[in-house]
Order: sequence, then structure tokens, then C-alpha cells
Amino acid sequence: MKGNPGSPDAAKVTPAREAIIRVRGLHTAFGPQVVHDNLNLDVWKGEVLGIVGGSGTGKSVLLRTIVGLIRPVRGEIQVLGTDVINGPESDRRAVEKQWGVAFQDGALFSSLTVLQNVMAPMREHLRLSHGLMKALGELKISLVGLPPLSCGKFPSELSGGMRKRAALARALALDPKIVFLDEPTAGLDPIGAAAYDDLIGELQRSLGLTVFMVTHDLDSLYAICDRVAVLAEKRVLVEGPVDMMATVDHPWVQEYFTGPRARAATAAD
Ligand SMILES: Nc1ncnc2c1ncn2[C@@H]1O[C@H](COP(=O)(O)OP(=O)(O)OP(=O)(O)O)[C@@H](O)[C@H]1O
Repeated sequence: MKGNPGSPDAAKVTPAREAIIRVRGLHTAFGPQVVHDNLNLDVWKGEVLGIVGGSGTGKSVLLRTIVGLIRPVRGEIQVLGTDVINGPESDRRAVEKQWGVAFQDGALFSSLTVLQNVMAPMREHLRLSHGLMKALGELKISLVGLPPLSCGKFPSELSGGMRKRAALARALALDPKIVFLDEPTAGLDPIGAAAYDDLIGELQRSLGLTVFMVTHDLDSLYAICDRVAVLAEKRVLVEGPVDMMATVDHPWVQEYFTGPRARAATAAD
């Protein structure tokens, strides 16, 4: 198993792959509450990385910190080689166009239609004609498996699963290199969740995306994740392929990856 990049033996065991996201010495806190303390993480180009951990271990905070919604107390985060914490704002703005984010609840603009939602990042970052943005928006919407009819619907007129797909279409609006997903299958029935996993896997392969996915869904981990990073004790406790997690000697990791739900997910894989 690959060690935490902060560990002394990391250089020996880390394969020569390109880190598209590199987090070093991250310290995040809300007042007196420390969420991350000296957290290190590498996300490899082209992988689907699942971020797991008990409730409140800081998975969503990590995602939100990487995409610039939360300012850490200290630490370094490089995305595509750009220092997004301490570098110039213009560099951050440039790299921001290269990622898309789909939040758990979709976080779609309720007063905009699905198509207008998908076109919103294009309006902000691209200088294209309305017709071209509309055509691109419709393309993204079909890419995530939504019917053309959904283009004119408002988020409140969609099912939960459709809202998640619409959020994904918006995350793909600018042809990003990296997609951040916060609990993408939460609230979906098992068939809907499996279909969403298939979609992510297919998009990752066809578009060459790197996917950073916060999840509690063991089925997703086994179905589409190349690697898993476990958050515990305010840091990345361990990272490596999902089928190696059962060998990790840590109570939470053992319970999570060898419990009955894990056995069911492995059997279904
Ligand atoms: N904006 C905020 N202000 C204050 N505290 C926050 C804020 N956002 C998160 N926290 C706290 O940070 C901790 C980590 O939250 P986070 O949402 O990252 O957990 P999580 O690992 O994603 O949990 P879950 O699996 O339950 O979603 C929690 O204790 C939470 O209350």
C-alpha cells in the first residue's frame, strides 16, 4: 500500500505518477475546532479517488478547501501545478476553469432552468455566442443521460437523481480536467446509485477526467474508485486501492471495510 505522502518512506513507495492535486501540511480550523492537522494528499491524474471517513472527519471541508470555498489556517494546495492558496488570485481564477464541482444537494440555481444552470459557468468564463453556449449546454445535458425535455425544467421540477445529473452537467460545462463530487449517490435508490456510478466511470474513461469523490457509498468505492483516501485523526490516515483497505490495522477502517456492508459490496462487485 502506498504510504501517506507525508511519511518518511513515501518517496520509496510512491509510483512515478503525476499529481494533479497536491496537498501538503493542511491545517483547517473553525475557531477552536481543528478539522485538519498536517493533512497530506496526492490525487493522481486520471484516477477516481474516493474520500471516505467517519461523519465529521472533514471530507467535505477538504473538498471545499481545495476548490477555494474555505480558507485554511496554513498549508499548501497545488492544483495542476498552481498554488491555489498562496498564489496570485489571477492564477487561481485560471485554474478554477479547469475543475467542476457537483455538491451533494446539487446546489443548482432554483430560479434558472437546467439549461440556464449549465450555461451559467460558460457565461462567467467563456466568450461565446448565446447559440453556441446553448448547443454546448444541451450537449452536456445529454451527456449525463438527461432527456432533452429536462433542459427547460426548473430544479424543483426534477427528481433527486435528475438534479444530481443536472449538477454533474453543470460541473462539466467548461470541459474540466477535474471533477469534484460531494456524496454523489447519497439519497439515490440502489439502482439509481449504480447508474450514476456507471455514468461517472464512463465519463472518466471517455473524457480522461480526474474524479475527487467524497462518498459513504461502499458500492461506489468498489465499482469505480481506483484508490481510496481515508480521513481520520484530522489527516489522511491511509490511501491506496480499495481492496487493500481490509488489511489496514485501524478500528474505523477495519469496521468500515470488513463489516457486513463491505462484504455485501465486495460480493456485488
Ligand atoms: N462552515 C463551517 N463552519 C463551522 N464549522 C464547520 C463548517 N463546515 C464544517 N464545519 C465542521 O467541520 C467538521 C467537518 O465537517 P465536514 O462537513 O467536512 O464533515 P464530513 O466528513 O464531510 O462529514 P459527513 O460524512 O457527515 O458529511 C464538522 O465538525 C463540521 O461541523
